[in-house]
Amino acid sequence: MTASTARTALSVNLNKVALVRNTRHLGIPSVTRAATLCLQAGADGITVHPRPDARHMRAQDVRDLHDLLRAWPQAEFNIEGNPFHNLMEFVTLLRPHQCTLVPDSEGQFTSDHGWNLPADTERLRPVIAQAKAAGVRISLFMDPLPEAMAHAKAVGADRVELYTESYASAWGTPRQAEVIRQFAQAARAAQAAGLEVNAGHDLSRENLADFLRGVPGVREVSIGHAFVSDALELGYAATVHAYLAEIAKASGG
Ligand SMILES: CC(=O)[C@@H](O)[C@H](O)COP(=O)(O)O
Ligand SMILES: NCC(=O)COP(=O)(O)O
Repeated sequence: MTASTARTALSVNLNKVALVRNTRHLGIPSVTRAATLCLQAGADGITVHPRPDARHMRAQDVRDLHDLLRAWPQAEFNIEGNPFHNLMEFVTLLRPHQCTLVPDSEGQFTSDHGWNLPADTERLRPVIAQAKAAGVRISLFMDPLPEAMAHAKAVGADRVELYTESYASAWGTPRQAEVIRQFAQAARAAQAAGLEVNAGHDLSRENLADFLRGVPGVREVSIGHAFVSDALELGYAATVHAYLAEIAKASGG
């Protein structure tokens, strides 16, 4: 399965596997073993977010996963992070398929907002140009604001990743329909501007299919926290199968 396939790609974020591993000096659970099992089960890619405080993914993990993914030519490696912290070292050294630029502060609890466009345009322009020159696809982590999408295109992004926490927290409540309309509008604005659309944050086996039904044309979802939580119960392979089944369900499969 390649990134050009029509169905939404599943990129498994393995941050939380590293988080558990880091509580001992034993190397278990292994992030490369987790990646191998997920890819063998049909995941389309692996996502990591090596934060500056290395609370979960460490630089060596990113290098190890990069090496591992060479044996999986159809799988995509997505590295997330702030280009004004540690991300650009990985861009220039490893040239992953995709980098998702996220405006997190150092030590931030978890990502909680997208870029502020057009205000952030001038500082983003050179780092995006540098990544593109290295052949790396750039996705900008964005709140679902239709009016910001043309600015994301203008600054050189290839994709936007819609920050889905507000959808996840509205899912199953009376606000769900209104919030999904907001995401659909943002996605349409991005697509009209010539961008492809990814999505992520707090997506889960429960809320994924409704999101994809409501927001057509999503190229990739990156899912970590809920995925790893499910994998603790089901195992990696069954969890990949379960998420792929939700993706298929959303497209009528
Ligand atoms: C950009 C994004 O939404 C995810 O990468 C999220 O930030 C996961 O990071 P943590 O696993 O550190 O919460
Ligand atoms: N880009 C979002 C991501 O990789 C995973 O976010 P989450 O599923 O851990 O919330």
